[in-house]
Amino acid sequence: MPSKRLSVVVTRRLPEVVETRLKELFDVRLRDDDTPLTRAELVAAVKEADILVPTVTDQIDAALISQAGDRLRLIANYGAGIDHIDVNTARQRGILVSNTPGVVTEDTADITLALILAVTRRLPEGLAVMQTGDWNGWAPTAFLGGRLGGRRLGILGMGRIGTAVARRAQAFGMQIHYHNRRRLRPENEQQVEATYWESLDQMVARMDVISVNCPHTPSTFHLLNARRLKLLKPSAVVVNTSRGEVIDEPALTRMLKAGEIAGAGLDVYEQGSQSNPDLRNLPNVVMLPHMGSATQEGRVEMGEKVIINIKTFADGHRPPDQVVPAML
Ligand SMILES: O=CC(=O)O
Repeated sequence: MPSKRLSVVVTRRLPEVVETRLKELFDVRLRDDDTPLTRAELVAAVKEADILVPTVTDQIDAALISQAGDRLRLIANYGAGIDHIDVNTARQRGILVSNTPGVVTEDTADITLALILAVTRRLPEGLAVMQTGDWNGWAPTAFLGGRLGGRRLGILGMGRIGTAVARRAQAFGMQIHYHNRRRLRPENEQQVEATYWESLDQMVARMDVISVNCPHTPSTFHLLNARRLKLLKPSAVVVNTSRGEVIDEPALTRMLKAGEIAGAGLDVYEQGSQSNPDLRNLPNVVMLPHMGSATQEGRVEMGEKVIINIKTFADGHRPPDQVVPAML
């Protein structure tokens, strides 16, 4: 079908260059304000669109997909994670799903290291005294954190982002460990000098820092549950730049409050933006507003990927970043 006749509905404001390109290529409906569509607006969107471009803030669940019109053929997600989309139901309805992997890798790995550093080197406490003017000058015992070099980093999920985290952590002198569904090829393992743990329990019990870098799928939901979190050393730090659902957040919060682990650096939360209020006031927790992929460059590249997926589909081929249930 000629692209210009394809009706594309985008649920959120995107970088201007991306919106401009979308307008040039497709019959596109863009958002005026940057709030998520209401449920009713989403229902209307899936009824009228040939192609929906949602983001992580939209729940594209079975109930919504079952209300889609016959025209809806592709859900071209703006983002890598697709746990907000019921890929199985889409497939049953003959609707393809695509995402934007790869372009979020380095930026998310950067934020992961930023969180590891922020927690272990107590950056928020340093920032706070500077902002309040309460700094009394250098002192031998003030703001003492932990040295990254020599610390054991356990990466949970050694895909693209996990590997990019490993490369960075290696440069900081950390010892790299990982747990993954599949072990890396020996040459890839050697490149980041990583030690593989088949048992997640055993890895968790021995690490100084745990970084969650696996996607949220039915099999990773609460992978770090209360029992597993209890295995952590009291000096351990947990960092999550993946999805909140991989960690039992109330259990993590209880342990942080009780001082049973040293700290946490979180970019994602179980209830999305409704982050646990108990976490917010803890001095040993650094919280960010889901900004792992938030660079100018990355967000434009994500848009370019969305456009390539739509164009390829419009030209009668499978989108290069098609997601199928077997990948979950
Ligand atoms: O979290 C961000 C993404 O899924 O791309």
